[in-house]
Amino acid sequence: MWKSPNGTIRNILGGTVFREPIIIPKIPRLVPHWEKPIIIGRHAFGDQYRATDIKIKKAGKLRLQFSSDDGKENIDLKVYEFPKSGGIAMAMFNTNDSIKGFAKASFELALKRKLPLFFTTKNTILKNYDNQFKQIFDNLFDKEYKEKFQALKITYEHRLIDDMVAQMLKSKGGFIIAMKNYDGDVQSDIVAQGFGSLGLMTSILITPDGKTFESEAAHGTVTRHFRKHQRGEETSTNSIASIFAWTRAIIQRGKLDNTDDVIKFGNLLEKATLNTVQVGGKMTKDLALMLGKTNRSSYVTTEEFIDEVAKRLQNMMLSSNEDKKGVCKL
Ligand SMILES: NC(=O)C1=CN([C@@H]2O[C@H](COP(=O)(O)OP(=O)(O)OC[C@H]3O[C@@H](n4cnc5c(N)ncnc54)[C@H](OP(=O)(O)O)[C@@H]3O)[C@@H](O)[C@H]2O)C=CC1
Ligand SMILES: O=C(O)CCC(=O)C(=O)O
Ligand SMILES: [Mn+2]
Repeated sequence: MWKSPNGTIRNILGGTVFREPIIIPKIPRLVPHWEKPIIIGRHAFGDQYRATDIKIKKAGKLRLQFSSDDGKENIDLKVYEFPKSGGIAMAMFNTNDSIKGFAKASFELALKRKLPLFFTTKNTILKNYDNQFKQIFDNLFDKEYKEKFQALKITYEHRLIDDMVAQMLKSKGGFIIAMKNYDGDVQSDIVAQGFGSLGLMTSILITPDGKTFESEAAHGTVTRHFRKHQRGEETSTNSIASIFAWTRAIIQRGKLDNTDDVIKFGNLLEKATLNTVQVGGKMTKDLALMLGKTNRSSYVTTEEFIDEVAKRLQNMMLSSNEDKKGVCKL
């Protein structure tokens, strides 16, 4: 099987993926008491996404070896003795530099958004691997961020992942959770669905040097819907997160180039998209279901939704409103 293209790009870039729900007031949440956003900061390097995994087909010993480049350190650990029936095995890694970058990006976002930050691991089980993540976060916090957090009256806390997911579910929201790569992958879908739909979750990667920015939808290629489309059947797939992937990238481009019109266009397209649902009442099936509506007239097709957004955008661009002047020129 081919390796994931997005996973590959993220691993080359490194950095942290921040996933945040797009909130549309009209759409009720599956978790109704989530009043404020929950942002998932997902480490975008290593662990399962760069692991070497194998199938073991015979009885034998699995070992973990490390030889330092200077030849002074050789580690050779017995991992497991497999029976005849075999099994599976995996080796994964991370680097101190990447974890530091992840910690820094998470602390910086908490300061920028003035939101409390949690960091989750399972360091009670992985006393070297996960505890290294925790140590790096704790050390950087004590050295560089403690006072800045105190000044803004926000907090940083490490939590065990299982405790945190339960706390998250009963909370009102309004915080950031920094998570290891796989945990963030899984939890961001839970958060997206809890806020209404997988089609309502942005995903932005920022590299540790802050220079490279990658914008995508948090959901995947929605294969089940695509197969229906290939069979010539109607689909009603939510394009909002994909539109926001473009708008966030357009806005970033505008910021880099100091082109105000480009930034305005990105913001206007976001507004047109949200108003298509909030004001126009046009939505795809996933959102109609959240409103308890199942009849065919309550939702539009994938293509119809895009057409509705385009119509609304055009009207907004043509309107004479002063703060839309810049975008009319585009
Ligand atoms: N950001 C990334 O790079 C990601 C990439 N992927 C990749 O995408 C491919 C497909 O993965 P899959 O497991 O199907 O995950 P998807 O997120 O693509 O879809 C899973 C299900 O979630 C619902 N869903 C997701 N997005 C939307 C949307 N925009 N509108 C409406 N419903 C939506 C659909 O549910 P229902 O069928 O009930 O309508 C869909 O079948 C895989 O190759 C995977 O590796 C997966 C996740 C993220
Ligand atoms: O790397 C992949 O394709 C999996 C990605 C994924 O599920 C995600 O980014 O949420
Ligand atoms: Mn995922």
